[in-house]
Amino acid sequence: MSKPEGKGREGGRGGNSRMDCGSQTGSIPDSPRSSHLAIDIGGSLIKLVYCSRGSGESAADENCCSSTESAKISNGINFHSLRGGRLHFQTFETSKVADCIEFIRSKKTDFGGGWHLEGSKEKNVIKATGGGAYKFADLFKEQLDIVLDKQDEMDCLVAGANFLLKAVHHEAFTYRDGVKDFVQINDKDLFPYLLVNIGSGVSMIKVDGIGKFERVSGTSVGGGTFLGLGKLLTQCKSFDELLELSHKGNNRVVDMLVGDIYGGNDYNKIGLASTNIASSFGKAISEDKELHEYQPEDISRSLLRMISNNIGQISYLNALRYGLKRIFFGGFFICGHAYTMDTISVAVHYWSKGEAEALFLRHEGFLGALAFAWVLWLVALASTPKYRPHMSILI
Ligand SMILES: Nc1ncnc2c1ncn2[C@@H]1O[C@H](COP(=O)(O)OP(=O)(O)O)[C@@H](O)[C@H]1O
Ligand SMILES: CC(C)(COP(=O)(O)O)[C@@H](O)C(=O)NCCC(=O)O
Repeated sequence: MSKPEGKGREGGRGGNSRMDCGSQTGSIPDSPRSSHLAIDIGGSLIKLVYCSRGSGESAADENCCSSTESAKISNGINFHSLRGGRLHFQTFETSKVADCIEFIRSKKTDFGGGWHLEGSKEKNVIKATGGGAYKFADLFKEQLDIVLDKQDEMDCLVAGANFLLKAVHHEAFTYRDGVKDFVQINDKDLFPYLLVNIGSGVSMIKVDGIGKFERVSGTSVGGGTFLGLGKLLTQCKSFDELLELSHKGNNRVVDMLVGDIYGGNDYNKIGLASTNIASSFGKAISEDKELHEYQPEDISRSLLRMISNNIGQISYLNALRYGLKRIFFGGFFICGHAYTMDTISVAVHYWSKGEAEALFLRHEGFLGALAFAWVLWLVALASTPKYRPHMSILI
């Protein structure tokens, strides 16, 4: 599967700072009216989810996401009960929080009316998760007179994943050798599972039920590491640029293979083929080459593979630790990228000897923000009584 075309990149006031993962970024519609917003402010990206009222079936509504893929994503959710409203997704780089604030300011009158927090004196309150809900609380108050109603990040990740897996058709899929297979999860057979969120860093959470979970592990080698190291090593300026480079690269130029150590032979006794990577970036030890003598494409490819493989392996070890067969991967690092998903899948398959499998989520990067989706829907639907009967699916 190739990376979706980023038609959605042009939409919205936050367009300049938005991530360029076209599959996730929807443009901001002028119509229907927007209302009700939730925010997840992570180490790398700010994720906004907001709900607009209006017919989910109209052609105008279809245009609310300028990328085809985004439209499909929204439809996935729309399909389930929300015929009176629609969810929209928007991202900004966290380092450009000012753009996000400007965007919210530009929509503030549209968002009005649904922000009052029950039992609170404050008028403008939005649900917020991620570390930035703490870091930027004062900034939001000063600039927008908005109070961030802070919600725990792990609670939100799990709530978002459970919501998606229970309420959204065609949410989870396997990915092997370029083939995406949607898996319909039986509602009664969802738990337990391991949720691996690959954001700036990585959290691994054993989920036993609705609101029942434990963060069992994590690693600081995650999406931030890929982007940070990648920028340093290749001079790339953006995540998309780095991913693009990786398409054209050959990791074997940089990685030390088993065959490099064993004179072209396999190491059969411990099951290693000559083509297996023995040491990521290991070729750089012995070759008397400067950084600029390596192709950035090869470095990017090797880095992506190293990080994805490592996360796949640690995830499986944690699944093994708790006897979990299913591992769901989320977080914006994945970004629907074929090589990333393939590498993670292969790692899980390889280390589990085919016993466990990696599953990916279509709304991978929005788990935290989507924890509030049902709240957004309920608020939006409250003014649309004829849709109330559909709401039970969300609870
Ligand atoms: N446009 C982008 N800008 C920055 N990072 C991106 C972008 N698209 C994808 N990423 C990747 O996603 C990671 C952030 O994932 P995310 O789930 O949003 O985590 P966080 O909550 O820590 O921001 C980045 O570290 C990077 O690897
Ligand atoms: C601290 C975090 C929960 C923050 O979440 P993020 O913004 O990376 O999505 C995450 O970066 C993390 O789990 N890091 C790994 C820390 C560790 O377990 O060593």
